[in-house]
Formats: sequence, C-alpha cells, structure tokens
Amino acid sequence: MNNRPIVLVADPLSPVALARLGSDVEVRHCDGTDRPALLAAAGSADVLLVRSATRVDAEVLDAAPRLRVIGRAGVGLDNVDVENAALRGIAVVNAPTANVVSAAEMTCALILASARHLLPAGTALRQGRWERSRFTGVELSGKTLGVIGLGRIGTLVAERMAAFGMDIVAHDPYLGGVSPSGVELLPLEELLRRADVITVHLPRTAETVGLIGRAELAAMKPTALLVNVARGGIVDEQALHGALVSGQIAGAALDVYGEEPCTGSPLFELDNVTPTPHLGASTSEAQDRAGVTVVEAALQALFDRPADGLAA
Ligand SMILES: NC(=O)c1ccc[n+]([C@@H]2O[C@H](COP(=O)([O-])OP(=O)(O)OC[C@H]3O[C@@H](n4cnc5c(N)ncnc54)[C@H](O)[C@@H]3O)[C@@H](O)[C@H]2O)c1
Ligand SMILES: O=C(O)CC[C@@H](O)C(=O)O
Repeated sequence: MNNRPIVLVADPLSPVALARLGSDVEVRHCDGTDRPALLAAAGSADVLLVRSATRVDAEVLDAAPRLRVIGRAGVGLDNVDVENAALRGIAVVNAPTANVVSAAEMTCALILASARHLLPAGTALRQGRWERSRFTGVELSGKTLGVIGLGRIGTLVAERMAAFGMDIVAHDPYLGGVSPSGVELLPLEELLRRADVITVHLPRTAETVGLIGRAELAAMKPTALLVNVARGGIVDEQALHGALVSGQIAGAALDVYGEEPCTGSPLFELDNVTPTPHLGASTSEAQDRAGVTVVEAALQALFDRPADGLAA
C-alpha cells in the first residue's frame, strides 16, 4: 500500500511488538544513538518508537515535521522532551506498568548480590581464587530497607524484601502521609540514618538529580548498601565513589548512570560495586508488554483503532 504512515523504530523493540505493527504502516529502523542517522530518518517519520537509549529532544522534533506520535517502550520519559512535543501537538505514549515487576525483581537481585558479594566472589573464583572468608556477607532478615520513592516499583520491592524479613521504611513526600501497611514513612534524613539497605525508585527530574549526594551519603551507616535501578544522576557518582573508597558506606549496586552507555567508570574498579548495564527492564516479558503497549497506543492514535489482529 502506498502512502502508509512511517513508523521509525529507533531502539530495539521486541519481535512480538514489531509484529503487532501490522501491514498498514511502513516500518523503518535506525540506530537512535547515531545522531546523524536519527535526524535523517526522523524527517519522514509519522511515529517514532524508542526505549531509553534514544534522546528525543528539540533537535529531533525540529527534524521531524510529520511526527504525530512518540512511543516510549518503558516507564521513564526523561529522554523525551514531552513539553516540547505537546506544544507541537505530538502525542507521547509510554508503558508505565509494563516493566515494573522486572525492575523490582532486578532491584531485589542486586540487593541480594550486594549483601553476599556475589559479583566479586564469582570473579575471584573464575580467576582461580577460593576466597571464602573474604566474602562473608550480611543477612537481610531483621535489617531495615529504606525505599526512596514509594511508587509502583518501590512498592513491589518493599513487598518482596519484606518476605525476606526486612523492616521497610520509605521516603516519598507525594503520598500525603499515606503508605501501604507495614511501611513507615520517614523524612529523608531519618531514612538515611536508619536504613541498612537504601534503594532509589524515583523519576529523573530537576528535583531528584543529585538527591543522593555527599551529605546524604555521609548520613548513611558505614555498613549501608545503596541500590539505584531508577535513573543515573539521582545518585552523584563522584560523591558515591568517594564514599565507597573511604568506607563511609559499605557497597553499592548500580543499573543506571548519568551518561549512558557507560562503559568505563572509576566505580567499576571497586570490588564493593555491583554494576549492570541498565538491565532493569530487560526481560522478554517486560519487553513484549512495553513494546506491544506503545505499538497499540501509536496505532490507536494514527488510525483511531486497535492494532491488526486485536479485538475492536
Ligand atoms: N532500570 C530500569 O530499567 C528501569 C525500569 C523501569 C523504571 N525505571 C525508573 O524507575 C523510576 C520509577 O518508576 P515507577 O514505575 O516506580 O514510578 P512511579 O511514578 O510509580 O513512582 C515514583 C515515585 O517517586 C516519588 N517521588 C517523586 N519525586 C520524589 C522525591 N523528590 N522524593 C521522594 N519521592 C519522590 C513519587 O511520588 C512516586 O511515588 C522511573 O521513573 C524510571 O526512571 C528504571
Ligand atoms: O529501555 C529500557 O529497556 C529501559 C527502560 C526503563 O529504564 C524504563 O524507564 O522503563
């Protein structure tokens, strides 16, 4: 069919989601992290589908005069200039619940891995070193988990870690003082002082960038573990490096970084850091759900009807 709307897929989407696009649109692919390629391909796009790697800023919007829909296959919209898109009448759709279980499970995995030194112990073993006493860990049962940002993912993490016997405290000023049962809401300073494990589940906003900096790290216990599966920049990486080297806190696990992709960081050289390359949403289930959600929303916006093969 000629003159079909063009859907530009700029980050890898699940095959299930791509199949849902059907035959009423023309699907084109580009590498959204290759700026010149993205800007060139955006010129003919009616729909732009991305994950977290592609930055959809004013320059991209300027280069995309036909754009009607931006689909973000995931939760965080910090890589999309939503306000600017709205001013141009471009719809922005995301998948706010598609990957939250995966992100919560990833967080729990990182908490457990940090508490038991799984990464450095496994690395030592691969290098032929059987170092049992060096990697003595800590039990989580009876310890306190501090959740900063008690939204969808923070709540799922709290529920799961409560099953490990952890006491849960949280800081979230937007809950109006109302929290799920069993969760004590605290001011940030008190959470930082009381928690043994601190996990961050915030959007990246002007308010949250740098929220965990030098002073906040200094307020934590020397035995504290800090986990960030939310967004880079919320934890100040330089201050964190200093706190980990000086023993101000015991360890950290990071899935996200101020600049991504991040293939080199002084943090990666520390044994008490467990780094992962933004894998929180990287499960087949989450990717299928996120991709299908934004494809359906994009087709709905284009044609005012559901995708091929879906019930009307
Ligand atoms: N690593 C990954 O792959 C991955 C996957 C999914 C989501 N994320 C990130 O996780 C973030 C959280 O996701 P969610 O689904 O739980 O979002 P959510 O909107 O359900 O929850 C965010 C919570 O943070 C709270 N909050 C906002 N500003 C705050 C502040 N200054 N102090 C304390 N609390 C504050 C809000 O009130 C809300 O309850 C997303 O914005 C995204 O950036 C990362
Ligand atoms: O693109 C991804 O898989 C990461 C998505 C995740 O960070 C999110 O905010 O949903």
